[in-house]
Amino acid sequence: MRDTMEILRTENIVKYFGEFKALDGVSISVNKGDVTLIIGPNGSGKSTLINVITGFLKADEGRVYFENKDITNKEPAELYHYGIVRTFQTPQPLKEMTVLENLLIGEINPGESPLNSLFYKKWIPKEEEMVEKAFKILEFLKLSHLYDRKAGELSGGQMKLVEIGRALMTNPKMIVMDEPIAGVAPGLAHDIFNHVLELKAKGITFLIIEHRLDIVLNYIDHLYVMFNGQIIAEGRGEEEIKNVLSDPKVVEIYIGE
Ligand SMILES: Nc1ncnc2c1ncn2[C@@H]1O[C@H](COP(=O)(O)OP(=O)(O)OP(=O)(O)O)[C@@H](O)[C@H]1O
Repeated sequence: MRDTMEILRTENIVKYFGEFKALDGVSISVNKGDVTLIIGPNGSGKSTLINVITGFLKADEGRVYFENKDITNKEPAELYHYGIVRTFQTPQPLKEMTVLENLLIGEINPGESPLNSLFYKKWIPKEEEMVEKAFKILEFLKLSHLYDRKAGELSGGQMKLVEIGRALMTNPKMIVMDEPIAGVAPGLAHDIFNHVLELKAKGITFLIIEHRLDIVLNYIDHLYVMFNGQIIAEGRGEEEIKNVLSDPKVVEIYIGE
């Protein structure tokens, strides 16, 4: 019997780019309501793994299960129906749009890259309901006073919150984030993770890649370390995470960078 707390599981994921094996048998398990962090040096395969999990890349071998359903190689737009969403850096055209419009776009074409949503200006019929939902999310993120500002005028940290807001428009069970605090000032970076903790308290699961360990380690439940397309260490809970970080294998790859 599998742990009933498990929400996501990958089994022996293999991904090639040409001859190059970017993922070499990756198996991870993510518990419901946890904040799970994947770390590893540049090029170790972290982004490739989350792209496979969220349907932006196809696995060559292995399976991905979400709530015990096989979701291997499903399209991002389909994964939205399962409750999986990935945050994206706000692309240039969305920076020209208001904060409110950025959230509405999250709902119009859920699961896809937000840029694709620009071609689907269909929000008019459901507008009122969606705007109400968007404002609730903006209030939660403490961004409602900025609703009519162009996203591009916001600070880096506020823009990251908008990215989370777009994801929340889809009522996700799990949010996958690639470097949610990259380039964000420390104060706002902690704000972002405090929002993550509030959402976690509401039962949302997080799978995160982040390099800024000094900040992110304060907020996580579970840690995986990747190197050369493989998981080389794993720990859940404070004690195990401490052991992972002092594991000579892990120390060596960071010093070797
Ligand atoms: N589309 C692609 N085509 C060819 N090679 C790729 C492609 N995407 C990634 N790679 C290669 O696969 C390896 C893993 O890349 P990936 O981006 O997953 O690493 P990462 O751990 O996320 O690194 P970083 O921390 O720098 O983002 C790297 O060697 C990279 O050059």
